[in-house]
Amino acid sequence: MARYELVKRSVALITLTNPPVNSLSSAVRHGIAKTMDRALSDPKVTAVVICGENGRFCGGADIREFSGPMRGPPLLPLLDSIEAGEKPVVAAIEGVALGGGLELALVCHYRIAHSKARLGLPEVTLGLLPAAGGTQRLPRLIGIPAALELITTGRHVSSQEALKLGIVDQVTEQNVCEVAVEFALRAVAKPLSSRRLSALTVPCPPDLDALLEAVTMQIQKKARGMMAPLACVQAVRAAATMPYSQGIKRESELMATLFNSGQARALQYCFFAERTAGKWTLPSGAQWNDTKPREIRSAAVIGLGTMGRGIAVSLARVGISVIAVESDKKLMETGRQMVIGMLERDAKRRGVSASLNLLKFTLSLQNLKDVDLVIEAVFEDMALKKRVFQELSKVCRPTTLLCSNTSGLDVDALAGVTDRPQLVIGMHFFSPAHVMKLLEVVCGPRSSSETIATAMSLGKRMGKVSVAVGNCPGFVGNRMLKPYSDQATFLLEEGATPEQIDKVLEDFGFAMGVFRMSDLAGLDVGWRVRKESGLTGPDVDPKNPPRRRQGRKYCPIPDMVCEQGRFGQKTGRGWYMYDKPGGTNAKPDPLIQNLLETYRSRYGIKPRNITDQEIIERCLFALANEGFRILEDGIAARPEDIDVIYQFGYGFPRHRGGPMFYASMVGLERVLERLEHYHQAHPDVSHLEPSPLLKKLVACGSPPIQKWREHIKTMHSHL
Ligand SMILES: C/C=C(\C)C(=O)SCCNC(=O)CCNC(=O)[C@H](O)C(C)(C)COP(=O)(O)OP(=O)(O)OC[C@H]1O[C@@H](n2cnc3c(N)ncnc32)[C@H](O)[C@@H]1OP(=O)(O)O
Repeated sequence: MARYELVKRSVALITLTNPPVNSLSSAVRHGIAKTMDRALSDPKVTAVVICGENGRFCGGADIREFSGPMRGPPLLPLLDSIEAGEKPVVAAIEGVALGGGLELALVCHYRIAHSKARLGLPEVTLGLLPAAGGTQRLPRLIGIPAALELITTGRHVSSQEALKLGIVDQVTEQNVCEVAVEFALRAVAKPLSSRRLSALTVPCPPDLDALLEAVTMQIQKKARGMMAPLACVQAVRAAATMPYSQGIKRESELMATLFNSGQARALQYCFFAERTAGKWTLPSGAQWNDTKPREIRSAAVIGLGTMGRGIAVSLARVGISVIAVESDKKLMETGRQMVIGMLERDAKRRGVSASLNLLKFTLSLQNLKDVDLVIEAVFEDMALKKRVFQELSKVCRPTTLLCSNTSGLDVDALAGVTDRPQLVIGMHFFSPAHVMKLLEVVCGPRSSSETIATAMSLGKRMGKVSVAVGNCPGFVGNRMLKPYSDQATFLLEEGATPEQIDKVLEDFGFAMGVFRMSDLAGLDVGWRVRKESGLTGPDVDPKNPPRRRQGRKYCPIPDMVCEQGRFGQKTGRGWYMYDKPGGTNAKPDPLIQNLLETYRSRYGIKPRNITDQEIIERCLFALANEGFRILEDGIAARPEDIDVIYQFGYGFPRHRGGPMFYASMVGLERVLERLEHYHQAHPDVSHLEPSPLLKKLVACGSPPIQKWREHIKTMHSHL
């Protein structure tokens, strides 16, 4: 796990060998301890170089080991002993030096980085802090403000930025190990005392308290409810105000509170869930690692509304040439200007030149005959989409992939109107598509494995977290949203207010509560869908009992809000009122309060006091309950996929893991018991009826989330 060689007759070269990222597993720590002892005790050795195999220095502690008992030499004393050694040690950093990997580099007396390397202390993103001395050494090296920013955000820096900050001593484009060996030979005669970071004093800014206060406030705003960034601030404060020996004790105490927290477990689960999500398997046996995706060089986007524009930008900025199609000249010109502006701003932000030459705009589908792939992003209307797919089928060459950015319509029905159903797939982007990281890749029953592999790989190329899902109304994300938002509106009937429900959900950690979110998205979209499905509007039979539709409980309050022309932020009125159309500052509206009171008295509903607990349980347990049904139906392959969709597409707080992980943390037995309780109180709300899978898991002793799959029948798989 750590290879030892003697090079240039006097330099010990220690290579970490733990693919793929040379993480500091117990075996690697053991290997470092052994090889360092050997180097320090061999009189022939005058200096040491530490590097990593396969072009990666070190990706930090082995995160998988966090869930088991601690084995092997602990990292902190091991690192302290490297720094204290009497022979110069040089870190040769290639690829990445992250977390414990950077902490290892910080105890080396010198650091040489390859020009393409990235460095950082991302522990905070795992609910932890850099507890192998990182919070104490980095401030001594680069000062409090810069260290605070890197440690509280977990941001990776390029080697050029690391050089500017003073984290590394030299950046090279050559073989970093060879450069480091030469460097080490030159360092032999030099004193080491000033190179031991733990012995340095911290350059402390005069306005330390104000700085720490400002960063704390920023964290409370941006990372609502997260413990780790605040603990990082406290650890850096210790570096600024205490000697190293005390600071390191404080670092360990803070780490101990974080390490066993539910937040750390959730964030570490998210790390692996995100990586698991790309690994799809079909019932046929075809899977992600044995299916070659097609190469996509050119694409077309149909429709230049909000979604189409974002998709065009996402494609062009990764070097794919794009033909964008609109139905009339005015819309095309508006779309052109918007796309160019978005691409230019994006390029400016990234410090690259905008790839405007990759864009073409047209009014005719006839110009699409040679593209490799088409993404349709027209209005969410099945008849319109079918017409587009029929036309594409005639125009495009037979090998062109046809994708739909539908948010919930039947992808197989679209495939059915084409001459190539195996090349049809859903690519459900989230708005705004050039910003949001989630992509649901909706596999129809006839989508070929090559088509799936191509859509997944294109998503990855566009920087998206892509999740393969099955085809059903609403797919995973929007299907689950319905029970969640239904519960919120039922709670309005019973006595809650939009601002009360939103506050509870935002305190839980959601970026936005359900009503604020629907004001942002626009209330008219759902209204139109409900009208088309016969749930509201003139087609509803007047003999239909009030507050019931299609045999189920139905809450017409959202329709009543829309009937008043309140479509959300864009109209300046929705569940809240705003200063102006397009305004974002939501204020409670007495008219909504009035509407709710009138509604309740019309139907004889006596408003009751609704607790925060009931809001959380009804909204979130109904959400997870639908997730269990989705797993049962084979629409998602794993609970991790659902959780990734909810984090990246719906603002579910990452430090809670996602709806399925949250349910597992609350305890499946408790979730079942509460759902049974609420279903008894609302027998006509089917979403509150516990799903068979939830019951089965509880009956099997509530296994950990990673084992749920073993209890899911695979015969239903839609993937
Ligand atoms: C206290 C805490 C201390 C001291 C710590 O050090 S905590 C760990 C801090 N380090 C990190 O947070 C880095 C995590 N890793 C990454 O950010 C990335 O993996 C990477 C930038 C190092 C490489 O990215 P990429 O090339 O895209 O590869 P993947 O992310 O797909 O990773 C490849 C596989 O390696 C597994 N992996 C990565 N890092 C670790 C790790 N630190 N411990 C255990 N396993 C790790 C990752 O899960 C992938 O596994 P598979 O999916 O292939 O099974």
